[in-house]
Amino acid sequence: MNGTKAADVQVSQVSGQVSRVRTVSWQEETEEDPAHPKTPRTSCTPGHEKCVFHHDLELDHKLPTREALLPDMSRAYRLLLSSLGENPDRQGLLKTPERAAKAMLFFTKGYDQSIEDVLNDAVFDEEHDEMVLVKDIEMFSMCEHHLVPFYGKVSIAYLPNNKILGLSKLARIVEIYSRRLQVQERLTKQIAVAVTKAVQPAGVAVVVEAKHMCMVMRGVQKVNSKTMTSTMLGVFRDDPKTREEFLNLVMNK
Ligand SMILES: Nc1nc2c(ncn2[C@@H]2O[C@H](COP(=O)(O)OP(=O)(O)OP(=O)(O)O)[C@@H](O)[C@H]2O)c(=O)[nH]1
Repeated sequence: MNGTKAADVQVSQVSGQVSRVRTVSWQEETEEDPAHPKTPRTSCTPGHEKCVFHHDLELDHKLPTREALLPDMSRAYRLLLSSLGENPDRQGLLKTPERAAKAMLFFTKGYDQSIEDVLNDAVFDEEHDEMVLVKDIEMFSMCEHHLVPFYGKVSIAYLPNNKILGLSKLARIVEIYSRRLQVQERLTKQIAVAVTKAVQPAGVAVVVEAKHMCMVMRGVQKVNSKTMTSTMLGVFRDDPKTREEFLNLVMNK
């Protein structure tokens, strides 16, 4: 940048001409508006250590839209093809960088979603205090260590506390957290915490069973291995009978 903020430039709607309205260099400004920090934030910036995404130009600390990421990602995939010794200009590969970028955006679309987005007020008052279980919810995620898929199924149970959740929302919560770069343990816990936040139940139990392609297609190449993880909260953690009932229901095919 040459010291001029993008917001300082206006385009006339009538003539289409660009005119400079106000020119302020970074150095001239003294007070920092928290919504428009003067220097980019990174994961090293105090208070932003846990942020999931940072970008060099992220001066307003907003995620770039998914589409805005496509050109950079396509360039990166093109470089990858060249690095593999391929010719990215041969006919079959011409559109591959863009296709791959779009696919990766889809695999990670959970970064764009929040629980509030997907719940859509589907929380209902109901005096039901028996276990609600949705099992075998398909899940596709990406191993954050090797960027290859892991996939499997998720079973979620909760014991309502005068509130129930629209059933499809349990599967939508799985989508939010699985469509990111993940490890299975964190995914399992994030799902349980999200259900807790949504309906404040007496307890939540989540079991994830998955096959990791990083252990199948490469590495130790154990084709039949499966990884099971669980998170038990509230009564599912404290009461062995409730936990046993859940596990029996989940394990019985
Ligand atoms: N705990 C956990 N580990 C995972 C998950 N996905 C992949 N991993 C593991 O991450 C580890 C990375 O280990 P490294 O030794 O750094 O990487 P590597 O040389 O590719 O390891 P190998 O897979 O053993 O060849 C491997 O043991 C993977 O199996 C996950 O969801 N949870």
